[in-house]
Amino acid sequence: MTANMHAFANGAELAGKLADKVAETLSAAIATRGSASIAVSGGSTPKAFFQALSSRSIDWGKVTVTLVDERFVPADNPRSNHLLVQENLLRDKAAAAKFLPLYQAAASVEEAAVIATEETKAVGHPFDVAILGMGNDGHTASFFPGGSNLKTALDPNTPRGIITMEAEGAGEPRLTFTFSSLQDARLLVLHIEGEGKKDVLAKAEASGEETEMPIRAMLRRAASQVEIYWAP
Ligand SMILES: O=C(O)[C@H](O)[C@@H](O)[C@H](O)[C@H](O)COP(=O)(O)O
Repeated sequence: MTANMHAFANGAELAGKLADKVAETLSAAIATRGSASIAVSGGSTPKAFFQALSSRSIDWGKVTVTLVDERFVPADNPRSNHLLVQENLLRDKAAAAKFLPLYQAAASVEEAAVIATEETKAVGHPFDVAILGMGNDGHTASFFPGGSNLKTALDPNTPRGIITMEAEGAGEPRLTFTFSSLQDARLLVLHIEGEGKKDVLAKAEASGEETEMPIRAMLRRAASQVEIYWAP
């Protein structure tokens, strides 16, 4: 499905407009189904968006927030996506939301993936909102080029849930929702900023193997249209 580009003058404008769109989508989900779900990414890009979203007046008590992916580190680790979301999104009005972590204090990352899959089973059939990021190597979620479980993660027949990923560019072992869990989100957003990321996107949109730039899986075969939010 073709992606839809939304370009903004700067990151602050993007953060506000994306927060409006996400708040509207979550509110509509609550009105229709009584609850709403959102999976968000880590990284440096989403901070301003998280802060803008946390101030939006929606019925946050009916919203479940989870992560697209996470490092296998506890929530007090500075590289934890849970910590990023705790400090920037789950505050102000959004402090009332329920948060489902992916990290589990298990003996191994594999065991943590099994527990996290169980703990998140009730949400995301599909997610109302999924916010993806993209690395300069073309990864999204923890779908890293050369990743230990990349083929399984991208396989449309791999069920919804969380699997592990290890890769050179990933640092710690990761926990990530599979492609099938994210690709049908009612609002599927790719949030990227900077000229460099625009060049990476252009490369991803050209021909080439999905495994070289895993974001291609989302751009080429997600069931939902990918809404790209970009600012210089
Ligand atoms: O937790 C993470 O690291 C994300 O899962 C990852 O996929 C991120 O969205 C991209 O790496 C972009 O990161 P930046 O926003 O820092 O460029």
